[in-house]
Amino acid sequence: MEKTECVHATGDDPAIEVVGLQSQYGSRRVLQDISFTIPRHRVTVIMGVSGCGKSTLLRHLVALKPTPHGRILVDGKSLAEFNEEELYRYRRQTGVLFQSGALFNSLSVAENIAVPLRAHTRLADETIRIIAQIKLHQVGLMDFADYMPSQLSGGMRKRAGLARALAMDPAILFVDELSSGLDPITSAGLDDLILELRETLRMTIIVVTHELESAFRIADQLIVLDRGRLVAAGKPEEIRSCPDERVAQFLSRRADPQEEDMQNYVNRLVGDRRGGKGGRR
Ligand SMILES: Nc1ncnc2c1ncn2[C@@H]1O[C@H](COP(=O)(O)OP(=O)(O)OP(=O)(O)O)[C@@H](O)[C@H]1O
Repeated sequence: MEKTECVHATGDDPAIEVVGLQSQYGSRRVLQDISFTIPRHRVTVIMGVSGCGKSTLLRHLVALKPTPHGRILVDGKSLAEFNEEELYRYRRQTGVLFQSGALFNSLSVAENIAVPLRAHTRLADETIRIIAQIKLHQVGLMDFADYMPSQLSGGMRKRAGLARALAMDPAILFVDELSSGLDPITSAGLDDLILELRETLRMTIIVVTHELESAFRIADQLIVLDRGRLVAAGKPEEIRSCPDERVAQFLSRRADPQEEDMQNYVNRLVGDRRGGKGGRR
């Protein structure tokens, strides 16, 4: 790992340990020598500018991308060595809220929550309906069971996605971009919800974000990535006082156009031409 003074061990009971992780797409390496620990019953926030590798790291953690270089240890055992049944159990005990919320638009909110319950359990319809109501209550959407996703605001869609991620009572919750694109009040409401889940359900929560305010509000531990490398890890106050120039630059939001990730730059250009997601608004 590149030398940095800002990697602090948590000292807590580790739920997941990442050791020397490298990742690439084809021949292009996007993560390099990443090592850190995710403590149990805490909120860990992975942050960094767009294109630094946050979502890729998340894909490894949820076992959607294999890890041929380095190790991810879950309760001390390497994810790469999990047999089919262990992998199935790991997936059952983890909930994932993807960036888009990933709701099925043709299903009502309650039916969306029922999807994992129908796929992984043999519960009766009435029980599934009650569980969906409980999950909606947990995320503050109890009156919206019969709404369609298109009838919900952005923040409500995130809450509905969260309710679905909670359907199977996961011990570990992964959230990709909790509040991106939401107004500050909606975003703060979601932050409070994450903290409530940690307190009431004692969940281990991993949030990927580039929203600084949200990151510092919810994190017990912050992981800062820069161009595929881990440049800092520690409690919010440890990150704030980190002297590393890359961390200071990220925290002060100074753009570094010379160093912008070339692939992202090209993606944005293509997006601009197509008037797509990457285009300027
Ligand atoms: N499926 C893919 N194939 C090839 N390259 C990819 C793929 N997904 C991501 N990348 C590249 O890997 C790098 C890291 O991307 P990643 O999505 O992990 O970053 P990120 O920090 O999550 O970005 P953002 O905040 O914009 O979502 C980027 O340069 C990106 O262009």
